[in-house]
Amino acid sequence: MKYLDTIEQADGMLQKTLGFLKQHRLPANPINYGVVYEYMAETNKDISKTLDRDLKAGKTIDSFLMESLYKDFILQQDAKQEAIVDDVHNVVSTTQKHATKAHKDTSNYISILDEGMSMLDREDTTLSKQVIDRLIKISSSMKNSQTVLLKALRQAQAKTAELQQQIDEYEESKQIDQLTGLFNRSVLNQTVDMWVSNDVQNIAAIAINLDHFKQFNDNYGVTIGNVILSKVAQKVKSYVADSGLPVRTGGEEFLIMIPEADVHTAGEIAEKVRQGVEKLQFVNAKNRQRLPKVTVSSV
Ligand SMILES: Nc1nc2c(ncn2[C@@H]2O[C@H](COP(=O)(O)OP(=O)(O)OP(=O)(O)O)[C@@H](O)[C@H]2O)c(=O)[nH]1
Repeated sequence: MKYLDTIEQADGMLQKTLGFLKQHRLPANPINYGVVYEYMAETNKDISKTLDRDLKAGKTIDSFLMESLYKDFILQQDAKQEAIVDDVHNVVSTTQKHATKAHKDTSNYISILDEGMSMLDREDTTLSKQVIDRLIKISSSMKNSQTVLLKALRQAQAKTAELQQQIDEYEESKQIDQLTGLFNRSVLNQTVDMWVSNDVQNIAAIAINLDHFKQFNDNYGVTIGNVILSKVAQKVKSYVADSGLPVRTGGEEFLIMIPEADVHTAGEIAEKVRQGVEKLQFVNAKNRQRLPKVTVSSV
C-alpha cells in the first residue's frame, strides 16, 4: 500500500494541500491534489526538488506543471502496465497447464509401455497383438499431446516476444515527454546519476527558456502554444544529436546536458540553438497571419 497515513495525518495533509492549491489558484482535481499531497507529505523527492526549485525561482505553478509532475513522477503503475503483467501471467499459466498435462501423459505412457512389455508373450500371439495395438494407440495419443505442447510453447514464445516489445515501448514512453518528444526529468536525474557514478569529468548544462511564452498562450491560445513548444523542442534536439541529453524540464524550459564537454563547446551549441529557434517562422493557419518571432534565452 502506498499511503499509510492515519486519518489525523491525512486530515492535516488535506488542509495543507488545499491551502497550497488555493494559494496558487489551482483547482483541486485529482492530479493537482495528488501532486501537492506528495509535496506536502515530502514523500516524493523528485516532486519536492522540482517544486522547491520553481517556487524559489518565482515560477508560475500551474496545471501544466502539475500534469507533467504527475506523469513524470507519480504515474508509474498505470493500466497499460497492469495489462502487460496480466498477459504475462496468462502466458505462463497456459504454458504451465500444457506442460503439466504433457508430463502426466508421459508418465502414463511409460507405465503402460512397461506393463505392455511384460505382457508380451511369444506363445500367445493374440494377446501380444492386442498389447501391440494398444501401445500403437497410446503412442499416437502421446504424439498428439506432445504436438499440442509444442504448439503452446511456440505460441508462448511469440506472445513473449510481443510482450517484450510492448514493455520496451512502454518503458520508452515513460521516459519521453509526450508533447515535445524530449526526455523528461526522471531521465535527467537517472542519467546524471549514472554519469557521476561513471566518473564523467565535465558535464555541461545548457538551460533554454522561451521568452515571454505566456504572451503566446494568452494571445494565440494553448494549441498554438503547444505547436511552438513542440517545434522549438525539435530544434533543440536537432543540435544535440546523440552527443547529449535534451530534456524538457518545465513548461517552456529545456535543458541540454552534455557529458565530457567544455564551456566553449556548450557555448557554441547554445548559440546555434538560439539562432536556429529565431529562424523558425510560425503562421496562424486560421488567418495566415505571421506570429511574432520566437526567441529563447540560454545560460
Ligand atoms: N501551451 C502550453 N503552455 C504551457 C505549457 N506548460 C506551461 N505553459 C505555460 O507557459 C507559461 C510560462 O510562463 P512564465 O513562467 O511566466 O514564463 P514567460 O512568459 O516565458 O516569461 P519569461 O520566462 O520571463 O520570459 C505559462 O503561461 C504556462 O501556463 C504547455 O505544456 N503548453
